[in-house]
Amino acid sequence: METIAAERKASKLATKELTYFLYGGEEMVLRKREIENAVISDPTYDITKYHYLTREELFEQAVKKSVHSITKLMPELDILGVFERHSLTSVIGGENPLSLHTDMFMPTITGQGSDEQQEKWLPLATNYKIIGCYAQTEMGHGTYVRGLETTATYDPVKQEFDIHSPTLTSIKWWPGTLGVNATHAIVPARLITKGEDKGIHNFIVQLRSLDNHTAMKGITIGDIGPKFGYAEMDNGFLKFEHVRIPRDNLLMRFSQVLPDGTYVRPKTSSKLSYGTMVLIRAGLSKFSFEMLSRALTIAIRYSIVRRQTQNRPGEAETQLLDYVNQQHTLITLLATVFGIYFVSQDTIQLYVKTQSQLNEENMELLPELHASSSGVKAISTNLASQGIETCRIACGGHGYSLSSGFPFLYQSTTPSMTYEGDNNVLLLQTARYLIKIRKEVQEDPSYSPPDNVNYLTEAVRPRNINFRSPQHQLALYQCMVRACVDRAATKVSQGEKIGLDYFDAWNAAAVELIQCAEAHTHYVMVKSFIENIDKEEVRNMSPYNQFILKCLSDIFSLNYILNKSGLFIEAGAIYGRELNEIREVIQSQILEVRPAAVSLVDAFDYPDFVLRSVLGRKDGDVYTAMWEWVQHNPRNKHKNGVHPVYKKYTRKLLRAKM
Ligand SMILES: CC/C=C\C/C=C\C/C=C\C/C=C\C/C=C\CCCC(=O)SCCNC(=O)CCNC(=O)[C@H](O)C(C)(C)COP(=O)(O)OP(=O)(O)OC[C@H]1O[C@@H](n2cnc3c(N)ncnc32)[C@H](O)[C@@H]1OP(=O)(O)O
Ligand SMILES: Cc1cc2nc3c(=O)[nH]c(=O)nc-3n(C[C@H](O)[C@H](O)[C@H](O)COP(=O)(O)OP(=O)(O)OC[C@H]3O[C@@H](n4cnc5c(N)ncnc54)[C@H](O)[C@@H]3O)c2cc1C
Repeated sequence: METIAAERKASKLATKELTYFLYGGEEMVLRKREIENAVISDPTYDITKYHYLTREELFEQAVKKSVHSITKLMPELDILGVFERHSLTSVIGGENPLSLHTDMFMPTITGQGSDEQQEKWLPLATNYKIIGCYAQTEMGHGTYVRGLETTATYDPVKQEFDIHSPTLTSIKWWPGTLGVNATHAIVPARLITKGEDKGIHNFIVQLRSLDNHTAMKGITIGDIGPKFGYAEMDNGFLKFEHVRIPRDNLLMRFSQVLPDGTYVRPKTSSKLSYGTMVLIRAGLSKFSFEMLSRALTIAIRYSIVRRQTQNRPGEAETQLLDYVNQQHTLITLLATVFGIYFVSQDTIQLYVKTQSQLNEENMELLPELHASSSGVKAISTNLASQGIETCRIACGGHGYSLSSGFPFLYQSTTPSMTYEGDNNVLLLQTARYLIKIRKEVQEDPSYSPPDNVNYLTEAVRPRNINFRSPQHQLALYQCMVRACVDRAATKVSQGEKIGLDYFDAWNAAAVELIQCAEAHTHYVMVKSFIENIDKEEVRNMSPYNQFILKCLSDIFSLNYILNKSGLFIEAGAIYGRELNEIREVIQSQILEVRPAAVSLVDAFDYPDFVLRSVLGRKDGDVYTAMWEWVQHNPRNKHKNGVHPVYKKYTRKLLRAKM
């Protein structure tokens, strides 16, 4: 405890200033804490025995908490907007089994419903007269949305759609909130009218009775069973047997079916019906920041408190964070989490800007948003999932206990690599965009590409490189990414030249395509970091905070160059002989950050309640917390301390003659 207090005292970081910056100002931080305190002081959200609950208990408690939040806490705290709602969910912890209602069901109606449909459905949804989910994925198809099999066949006589699951593989599978709770769903299905298949459109379908919650006629519904984690979420299955819904349950903002069955196609892009996925992808980089920053808070605090090995006689054992390997592991990750933070801010801003253009029927930014949100979602969820696991390993044996908090963080984060679009698939979407822009640049010299891909017109390696110069770092990335895009594009076109069709040529280049999308997205993240710490809000910070952010930016930028040095060398951006200099710069910046490490994670401002970790306690009293935690273990609570398995099995073994 003294050690962590001493670390804080010695740190020169203006922690509060950084916290205010991260959350958008003092007012926001005070509000965040108000929400946290309301949760912490309410016994409904008690977490003392959380880690000992069974799957069913976890689920039941999570539903109870969610309903309590909606009926009591949210009105009391006047929580309305998406960000405050997420803030509340994030403090409560665990999964929110009703989250798909507000995260996907309602946004789909807002984004894709006509004005009349919004007027009809949104008040019902806002007041929880109905509970919705987003039932897109089927047993046989998740990635391939165009291949969904569920049909919605229009009947002009009754002016109804007939929703049907024609095959086993067309059964909806995975949607959250569906298994137990939802009364309604957004159902993407193939719209068939006048005998023609018009492709995937979104429909609102009632699943359960509003009187007694039994399944509606023609609907078979349930929970898909235990998963890798996510016990608190009722991911479900859903089968339709010719379920009839009114015509105006087709969401009709962009395309319509008239009463006589005439189809009116979207004026602009058919991809607008994918809008909710884009929204969540944009939000997932923020989610990745939250999850990884929690893991780092735990791992860094623990690495201050934990000592291992007496390296000089008469001295205390060494703090884990004073081992250079540990510093390298955790401080490079600390740099990464700030990288994710900045790019998440930029992605959300791009989303908001695109949305306001779309409202004016201007599609200009949509391809960039799709490509960028896909890449950023993929890279930030990859980095967060791998980073959490790295933090666990960095905490040794105690990291493996549920009480460390890491298993929960990992289980909650790792599915984000899959849901809302598998990460490889999304990177291929980013690659598709990059290849397309490259083609335009080559074919039309007057074409000016968006800023983030400007390197496709010009990418020059600076002379006399200074690895601490942000501009030089960016130039190195530009050379490298351009070479990656060129390599991928060349491979695709070579494939075509030897007679492969477009799919085979594309598929043959998939590894290079994913690599170029990954490289591009890292570049975007580095650029975002560099540009954001050059903004006025950071320039107004204390010089030391600015210095630490610059160190973190260097570490983030250079560590990727080091890890992927092959790509940079191959592109002629760096020489092998320069790698040592890069290593030295990274190492020296890590040493600069080391004294501020604990204050940096303090700046994330997570109360112990949110971390749910005996290792990550703010006061550093780790061993007391471990001892207290084990007292709740039901396995130790049998008469005379003897577990029933003794009588049932081990006694026999001990007494057996062998
Ligand atoms: C502002 C944010 C604030 C808050 C956010 C709130 C919350 C976030 C925080 C946390 C989230 C919490 C909880 C969520 C938990 C769980 C939810 C999980 C829910 C789900 O998983 S729902 C199911 C998701 N499913 C998928 O994502 C499927 C993935 N597949 C696809 O998206 C597509 O099929 C595809 C993109 C892979 C391929 O589509 P396609 O075959 O139709 O397209 P093509 O490859 O042929 O391309 C054609 C053309 O279209 C362009 N395109 C594709 N998609 C889009 C798009 N979405 N938008 C715009 N344009 C798109 C593509 O680029 C091509 O263009 P081109 O010009 O021809 O090249
Ligand atoms: C916890 C969780 C919650 C979910 N919640 C919801 C929800 O609320 N609503 C909902 O509708 N869905 C939900 N899903 C489903 C999720 O969106 C899909 O699982 C996801 O989109 C991936 O699709 P898939 O499972 O079909 O993977 P697949 O498409 O089978 O992909 C498997 C692998 O194949 C490769 N691959 C597939 N297609 C391609 C391609 N075109 N090019 C190259 N490689 C390819 C990829 O490497 C990928 O990793 C959820 C899933 C999980 C795990």
